[in-house]
Amino acid sequence: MCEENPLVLGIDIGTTSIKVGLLCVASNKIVAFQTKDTQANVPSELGHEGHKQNAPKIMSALHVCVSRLPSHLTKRVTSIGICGQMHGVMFWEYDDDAPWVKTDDSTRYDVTPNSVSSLYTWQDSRCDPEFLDSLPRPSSGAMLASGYGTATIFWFHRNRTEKLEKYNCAGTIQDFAVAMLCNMHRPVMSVQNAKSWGYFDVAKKQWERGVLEEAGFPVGLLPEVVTSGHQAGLLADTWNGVPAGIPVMAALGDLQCSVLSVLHHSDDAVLNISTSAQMAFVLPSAEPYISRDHNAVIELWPYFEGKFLAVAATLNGGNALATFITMLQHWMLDLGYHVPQSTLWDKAIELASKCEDSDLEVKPTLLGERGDPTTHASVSNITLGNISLGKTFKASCVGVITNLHRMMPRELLLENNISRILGTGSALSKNKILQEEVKMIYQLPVVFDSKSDAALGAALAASKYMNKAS
Ligand SMILES: Nc1ncnc2c1ncn2[C@@H]1O[C@H](COP(=O)(O)OP(=O)(O)O)[C@@H](O)[C@H]1O
Ligand SMILES: O=C(CO)[C@@H](O)[C@H](O)[C@H](O)[C@H](O)COP(=O)(O)O
Repeated sequence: MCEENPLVLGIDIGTTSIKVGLLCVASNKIVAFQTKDTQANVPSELGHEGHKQNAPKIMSALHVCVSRLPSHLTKRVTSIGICGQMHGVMFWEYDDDAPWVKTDDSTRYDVTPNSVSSLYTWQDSRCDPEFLDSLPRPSSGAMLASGYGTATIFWFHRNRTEKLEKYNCAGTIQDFAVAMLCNMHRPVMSVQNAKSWGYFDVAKKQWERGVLEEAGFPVGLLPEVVTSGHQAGLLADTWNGVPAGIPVMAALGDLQCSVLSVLHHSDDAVLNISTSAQMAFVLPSAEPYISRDHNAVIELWPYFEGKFLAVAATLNGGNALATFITMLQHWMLDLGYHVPQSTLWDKAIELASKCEDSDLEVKPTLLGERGDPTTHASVSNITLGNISLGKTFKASCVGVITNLHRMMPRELLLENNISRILGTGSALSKNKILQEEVKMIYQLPVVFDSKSDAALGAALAASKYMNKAS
C-alpha cells in the first residue's frame, strides 16, 4: 500500500535521544525509523543547578538519524513535522550570515559554534525560588518554574547581560531546527511551545508583553507565535534525499505529539516516560476545567484543535533511573572495572524482575518538582534484607511511578472517565519493571505500544493539521 504513497518525516528532538520516522499517509503506519542518543549534556559553570546541552551536537545527531533513512523513501517525503523537549531555550545570531552552513553533499548543516549558545533545558534549576519570587507574576496566573524559557532569559538578562547582547534570536531546540531547515531569519514558535516558556496567554495567543516589558525583559528575543499545526516555511535545500521546497511545520511539544501518536479514544490516558514523565488526558471541552479536590498537581497544556491536556508532569522520570545506572557505572569504574551502561540496564532489570517486592522506599525526586523545587530524593526503610541491586532498582522504579501517581492519582482518572492507560516513551518501552508497576499502582488496563512515540505524533500532526483550515 505504501509503495508510491507520499511519506511524512516526523522528528522528535528529545532530551536524551533523537527519534525520526517516515509515516505512510495512506496506511498511517511508520515505514522507517531511526534513533540516536545525542550525548549532548555539557557541564555547567553553575554545577548541578545549570543544565546545558550542546546544540550543534544535537543537530549533528539529527542529521545522522535522517541520513540513515533509506534514500528511496526520503525522496518521497512531502512534508516534515518536528517536535521536541519543551521549555528550554537557546540563543543564536542571524544577521547578514546564517549561523549554519549547508554542506555540499546535502547531508547536513554545520552550525557555526560561536553563533549559537548552549541549550538551557527544562532540567535547569538556576532560577531558585527566591529569583522566581523576584519576577512579575504572570497575569494569566499560569505556573512559572525554573527551566521555563522566559525565566531562564530573565536570569541571563539580570546576571549575564553581555551574553544576551551577542544574539538576536531565541527559541526551543526544535524551533532552531525548523529555522535552520527553512533558512528563516527569525524563528516562529507554536502555541504549544510558547505556553511551555511561561508569560504566554493561550486564549489570546500572545506573549504577556506588558508584564514583561515593565520588568525590563528583552522582548525583542520573543519569537512570533503561530497556531499549533501552522506551516513555518519550506525546506530550503535537499536534505539527505528529502526534496527541497516541501512544507515544514512550526515545531510542536513532545508531550502533545506523544499523546497524538497513541490516543484514539477519549477514555484513554497517556503515560509517557522518557527523560521526564507525564500522565495526561484530553479535556473534553475547550473551556479547560479539572477538579482540584485531590492534592493532585495538574497543569493544563494546549493540545490540538483548541483542546487542552490535563497533565501531571514530573521532572523525575527516566532521568532518575538513568542517574542510578550512571552512579553504578561510576562505582564500578572506581573499583577498576568498566561496565557498559547497556549491561547495567539489562542486569538491573533482570535482577529486579526476580524480586517479588521490595520494602525499600525510594523517593526519586533528584530534581525536585516544579511545585516543590527544594525537595530532593531520598531512600528510607533500609534493612539488611532489601539492599540488593535487584531490590534497589525495583524500589527505584516503584518510586518513579508512585511519585507520578501522587501527582495524578487513579481516583482522578476515574473521575474523568478514564478506563485505560496507553504507555509511550523509551524509558517505559525498554523497562518491564516500570510497566508492571504502572499496572500494580493504577489498577487499570495498560497498553504499551513501542511504535507510538512523539516522532510519529509530529508526522501525524503535519499530515492532519498543516495547511488545513483549523
Ligand atoms: N537500555 C535501557 N534500558 C532501559 N531504559 C533505558 C535504557 N537506556 C535508556 N533508558 C531510559 O530511557 C530514557 C530516555 O528515553 P528517551 O525516550 O530516549 O528520552 P527523550 O525522549 O526524553 O530524549 C533514559 O532517561 C533512561 O531512563
Ligand atoms: O512540563 C512538561 C509538559 O507537561 C513536560 O512534559 C515537558 O514537556 C518535558 O519535560 C520536556 O518536554 C522534556 O520531555 P522529554 O525530553 O522528557 O521527552
